Amino acid sequence: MVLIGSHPILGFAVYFYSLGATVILAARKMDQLKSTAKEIELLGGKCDVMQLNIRDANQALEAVNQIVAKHGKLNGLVNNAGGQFHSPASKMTPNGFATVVDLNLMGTFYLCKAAFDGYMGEHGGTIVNIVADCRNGFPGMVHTGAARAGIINMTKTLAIEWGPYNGIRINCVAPGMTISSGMKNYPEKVLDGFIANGWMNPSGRFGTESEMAASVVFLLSPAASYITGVNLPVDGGYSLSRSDAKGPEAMYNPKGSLMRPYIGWPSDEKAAIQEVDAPTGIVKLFEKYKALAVNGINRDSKL
Ligand SMILES: CCC/C=C/C(=O)SCCNC(=O)CCNC(=O)[C@H](O)C(C)(C)COP(=O)([O-])OP(=O)([O-])OC[C@H]1O[C@@H](n2cnc3c(N)ncnc32)[C@H](O)[C@@H]1OP(=O)([O-])[O-]
Ligand SMILES: NC(=O)C1=CN([C@@H]2O[C@H](COP(=O)(O)OP(=O)(O)OC[C@H]3O[C@@H](n4cnc5c(N)ncnc54)[C@H](OP(=O)(O)O)[C@@H]3O)[C@@H](O)[C@H]2O)C=CC1
Repeated sequence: MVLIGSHPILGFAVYFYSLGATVILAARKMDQLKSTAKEIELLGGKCDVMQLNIRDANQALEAVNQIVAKHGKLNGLVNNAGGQFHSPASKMTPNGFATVVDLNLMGTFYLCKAAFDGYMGEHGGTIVNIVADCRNGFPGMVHTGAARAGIINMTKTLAIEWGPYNGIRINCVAPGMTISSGMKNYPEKVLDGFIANGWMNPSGRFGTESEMAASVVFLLSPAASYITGVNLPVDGGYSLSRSDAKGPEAMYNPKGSLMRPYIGWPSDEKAAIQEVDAPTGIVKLFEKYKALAVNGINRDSKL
């Protein structure tokens, strides 16, 4: 039984049900949740939906209590809901900063605490918190950089304090620039910047939703049973270096190739109709990655 805070990428759910999990999707907009649930069911998975605003601690506990009452347990939690807006700190209002901290840091704590109080404290469980690359400063995103760094440290503390409660494990995944629905939140100018820079990492490309989903499923699964308190960057190596104006391969191997993208679709045709829900420029990029994943790597086809 896995509670995913947010309307998740379909990829998550595909993996979870392949492991036999029932997935519960929770976010504010029921329409989106219901349509994702329908797709999951079409693929043969088991899924439930519930309305939840993670910025309300009482709602978080109520959600966990409802799940436990209905399904008898809650052994996994993915704190995927989150986000921010792009703004220089000099133009940000105190309330703008507080709102993003409230959503990401407070919201993640509320759900972790609710899962602990409502089930995991007594029975154990596994938590994955989605953060972002905040190893260095985060220009244009001071609020989310601070909030996500807070989540990473909170995760370390909870790993130590909660490990003795039936082996609760808690880790973070820090996605690099990923082709996803979240890109719809940004104005075109910011998106253009993402597209221009998103490939500047050792992989030479953006990440895919499947790549994020696979890392989350790994950390939730017994395959990661000796891993707790870590932050796993899933970013093609971006967080290691961000200073190469033309991307690392221009310096180290000018004839180098992209890392092959993992799209990770099930092979039957029904599942292969997945589309990415993102702005046009990003969808074009995704189409290219799909072709690369199927046909192999062609350096010249990079944007
Ligand atoms: C490298 C990047 C990689 C990461 C990618 C992703 O994460 S993809 C995932 C991306 N996905 C997401 O981000 C999804 C989730 N994101 C969201 O829901 C919103 O971005 C939210 C976090 C602001 C919450 O919204 P809400 O409805 O609760 O907020 P509200 O309307 O009540 O405003 C509260 C305060 O914030 C201020 N303010 C708000 N917007 C802007 C702006 N553009 N500009 C300036 N300021 C802005 C607003 O003025 C107000 O302050 P004031 O005027 O009172 O002093
Ligand atoms: N895409 C990228 O490049 C990167 C993404 N990330 C992070 O990964 C996570 C997933 O990203 P992505 O799928 O692209 O983002 P989306 O914006 O598509 O998804 C965010 C989800 O969070 C939910 N949500 C937002 N606020 C709340 C709230 N108060 N209560 C409950 N649910 C809420 C939204 O649903 P609803 O509005 O219905 O509530 C939505 O389903 C986010 O935390 C994002 O910041 C990190 C680094 C890079």
